[in-house]
Amino acid sequence: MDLPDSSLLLNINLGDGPTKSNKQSYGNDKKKRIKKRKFSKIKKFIAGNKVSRKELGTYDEARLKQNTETSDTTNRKNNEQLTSKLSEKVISQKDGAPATTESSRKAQPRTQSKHVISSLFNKNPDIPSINQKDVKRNEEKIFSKKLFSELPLHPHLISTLDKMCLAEMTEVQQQAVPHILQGRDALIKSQTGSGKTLAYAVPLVQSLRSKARQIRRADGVLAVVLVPTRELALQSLAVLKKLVQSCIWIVPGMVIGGESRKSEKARLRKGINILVATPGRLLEHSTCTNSLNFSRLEYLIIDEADRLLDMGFEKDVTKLMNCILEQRQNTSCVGFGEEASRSDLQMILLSATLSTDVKRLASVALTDPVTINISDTSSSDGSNISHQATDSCEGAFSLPSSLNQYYTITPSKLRLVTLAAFILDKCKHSSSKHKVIVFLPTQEVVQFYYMLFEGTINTDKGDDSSDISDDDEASTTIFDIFALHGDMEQKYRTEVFQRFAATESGVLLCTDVAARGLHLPSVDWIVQLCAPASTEDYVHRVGRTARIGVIGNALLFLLPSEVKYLETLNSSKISLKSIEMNSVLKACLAESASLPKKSGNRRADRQAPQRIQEAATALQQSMEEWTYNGGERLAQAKSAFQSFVRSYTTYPASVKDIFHLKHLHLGHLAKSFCLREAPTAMTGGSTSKKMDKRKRLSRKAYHQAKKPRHDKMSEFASG
Ligand SMILES: Nc1ncnc2c1ncn2[C@@H]1O[C@H](COP(=O)(O)OP(=O)(O)OP(=O)(O)O)[C@@H](O)[C@H]1O
Repeated sequence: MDLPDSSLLLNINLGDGPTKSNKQSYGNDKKKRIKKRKFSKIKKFIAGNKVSRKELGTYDEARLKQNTETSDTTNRKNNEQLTSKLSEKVISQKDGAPATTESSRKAQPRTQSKHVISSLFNKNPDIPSINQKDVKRNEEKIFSKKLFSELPLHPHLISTLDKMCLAEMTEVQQQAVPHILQGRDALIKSQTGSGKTLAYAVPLVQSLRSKARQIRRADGVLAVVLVPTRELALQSLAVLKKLVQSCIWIVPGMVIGGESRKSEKARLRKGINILVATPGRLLEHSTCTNSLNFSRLEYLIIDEADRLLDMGFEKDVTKLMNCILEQRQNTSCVGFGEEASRSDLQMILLSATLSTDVKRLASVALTDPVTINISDTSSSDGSNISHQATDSCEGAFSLPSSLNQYYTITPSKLRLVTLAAFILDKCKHSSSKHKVIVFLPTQEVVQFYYMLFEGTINTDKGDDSSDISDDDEASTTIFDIFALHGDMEQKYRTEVFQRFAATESGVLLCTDVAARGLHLPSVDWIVQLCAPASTEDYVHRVGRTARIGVIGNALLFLLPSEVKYLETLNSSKISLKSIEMNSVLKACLAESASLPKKSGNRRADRQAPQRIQEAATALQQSMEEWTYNGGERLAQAKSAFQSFVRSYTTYPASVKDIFHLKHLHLGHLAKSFCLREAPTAMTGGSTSKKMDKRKRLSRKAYHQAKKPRHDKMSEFASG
């Protein structure tokens, strides 16, 4: 595993250290010595040297004794926790878990100590109290009360819109379509799910169908729609295909990463008039495919413009734009009776979050543009474009008023089981149907959680099943779970996207590859297991629900050390309400009650856990057993853990103080990956090799070479 720099390692907070008030009572030397001894054990632990449970036990008992001598309330609370920890050792024994008491541990061979199951509910950091500011959120109107039929559109196009059940325009459509029909460049910002696709697609199709001479395939590419992800390309193409139903001579098509270049070339040779593309693949074709040229290009639409001008895409987009402008200048091409010139190219930039980069591009690339910002009361002309963009693009964001936003503070150890409980609650034990998208930080985490949930919480083995850890073949699934990330083969990506869009209920585990632009009908919950890198990303992730006025919910998981992130959101006029972790964990009770009971089996025979903590512990244990009972599973869990830690180092500087590796307790974090200890301690050999290699590199060179960027981690790779 790639380790963080050693200074960080030494600072890693194990989370169960004394609380602030407790610290004050640790005034005397004896207490300091105990504390020092604890941290030296922690250092040893992280460095891969196992600290014996006996030693840790001694520390707990000593601390309990210390606390008994003091009388303040915090210490009383700590005493309760410690007492409960000692008693829980006995509970876990009763439950048939590997023995954890001192005497039994002594009797165990050394290898078995690896399988000690630590308590989920002890030694967690305190959950801080939070004073959320009451912020007035930016609100945008969705519908405009104006009809498409009031616009100068061809009657056939209006009847096509009717067939799509689209009669009333949304606010952004009502404001944007007339300007685009007049040929104006436009910079468009409106909240997620407000109908921006049709805001450019309707005037585009209308303009193309009303050409003096009917368009032919041989005319080649007249419009390019650039989007950041393959799924968004599929979705945008589907909308365009519906719109051209009444003018079938206009041919829309697509080039995206992951598809066969050869067949894309063949399609381009045949002729595509509206080309939807991801930047990387389009750039490739622009240099290698002779039949693709932009000499007749009239419309360039950049959807999710801020994402496309991000560091990850900036180069490709800039090269593409240069290529387009060059080809148009070099060819004195006749396009529908007029000579092509720069001013013929109508450009439209759209997003729910417009950044300063977009503003910069708009100021150099757009000619006399109109700025449409729905959160402002009115639209304005291009004369004050930079002023407008500054006011509205930085700071506050608009989110749908039908969106309910929540957070839950969950310690590392409990994060996985809380997520599992949430999914069980929504997809298994609820009488109503729910569709949930869970954003996870890396591809490896998506992959591991997908397999884990499929093998545990989504497995119904009937009454014959006594052990959920084996015998996967005999199981049936209870609800739909899907995984989507950038490292999947394109055919599976497309299949998952289409199946999840069509399903009535289920869960999609994904990376940020699904965060932008996708309209997945009926999604009513967005869960973020980790905070996103930026507020813009937050807005887009939660924007996958509560679309076009429908009610939706979003839940953000935060660690106790990350609560300051709520202030960051507050400063962008985003305010979240709290959901208690225990209220989510309650679903574990329903789950344990539903487990099959079978005579003669130790696990099934035991009484269904009544208390939430016991039920959650049972669920966690079942997931750990599953992980430890399969060849590849443990390796995948470790890989997910490692990728998570790496991704945690990639938060941008603006939030680095909140999401800093030094706040992560690796041992506790391991629980979120069903690991009974952090992989650093398990893979001492390879770790030390890596450390040696690191020593050979200067610290700066190491970071440059090894540290993945957050935008790369969110793998928006277009191919
Ligand atoms: N005038 C309308 N009336 C009813 N539904 C509409 C209308 N316009 C668009 N929609 C529907 O609203 C949904 C969201 O539209 P769209 O995907 O274009 O939103 P968006 O603003 O591009 O969102 P994002 O910022 O997330 O990309 C789509 O299913 C679309 O069919």
